[in-house]
Amino acid sequence: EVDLSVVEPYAEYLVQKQGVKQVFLNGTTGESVSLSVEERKRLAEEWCKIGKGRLDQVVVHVGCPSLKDSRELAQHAAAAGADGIAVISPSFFKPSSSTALRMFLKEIAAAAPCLPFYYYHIPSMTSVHLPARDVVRGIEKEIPSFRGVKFSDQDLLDFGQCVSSCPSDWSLLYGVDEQLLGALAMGATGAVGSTYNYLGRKVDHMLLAFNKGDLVQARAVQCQLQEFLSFAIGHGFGLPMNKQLMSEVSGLPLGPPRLPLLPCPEQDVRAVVGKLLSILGEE
Ligand SMILES: CC(=O)N[C@@H]([C@@H](O)[C@H](O)[C@H](O)CO)[C@@H](O)CC(=O)C(=O)O
Repeated sequence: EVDLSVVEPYAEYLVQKQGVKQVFLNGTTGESVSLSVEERKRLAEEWCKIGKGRLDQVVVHVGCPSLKDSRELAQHAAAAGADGIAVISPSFFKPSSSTALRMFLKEIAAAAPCLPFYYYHIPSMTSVHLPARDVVRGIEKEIPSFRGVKFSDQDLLDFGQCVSSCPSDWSLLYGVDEQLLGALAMGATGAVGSTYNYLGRKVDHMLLAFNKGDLVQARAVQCQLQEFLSFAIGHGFGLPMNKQLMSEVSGLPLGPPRLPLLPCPEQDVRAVVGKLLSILGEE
């Protein structure tokens, strides 16, 4: 069950311990597609409420298979005081073309026209492999509130073409944590990822080094993150393990994943926690 009582201490942990002040809510790590519309609304309300004066931004993912549910969540996010909304492609009935997907996104954006709108591109989960560049090129003419892409894919050719075709004030948020540095070089303006729940400070060092032009230092941090993730993947890394790591590092009871996902075996989690602590100890 969703436990709203951990939201405030978790937000405090993100700010104080991870230096994270921008939250992407009800996304993949937040298991949004396993939650009911009501649960997603309660979470959005709670995060927007406790975020006031504490967080810089709460962006709420409102994508659902049902267009009507998505519109309802978009309207709700606006009323709750969210700073932006994002939407993934529906994935059971898939859009047949980028035009069809744009029509879907447009309908949702129109339900909350005052909120910045982001397309959340995550083909590994949606199995919708339409190039993001085809979805976003010129989309601001149809969706005036469009402000960027959360790009969770390894295809840096597609990402680069999003960067080169988009207006300069859009946010291009990269979501494959193990290759963020490559995306920064290609023009990413920020990052959203599951591991930043416990590696936020670490990755801040990489961003700082990259912004100073210190590629040697930035690469050293990225390599540490790669070493950690490749070890974790060898032990079954995925949403359940990530959630267990979030609980371990924050010390807060974030609970098991919802069925059909199952928690990871304890011995794998212990091994990965050990690796994580060794990486963090190297700071
Ligand atoms: C498929 C997936 O879960 N991707 C993660 C990554 O952070 C991913 O866990 C990481 O790069 C390790 O592969 C994020 O892009 C997901 C995310 O940002 C979200 O929770 O919405």
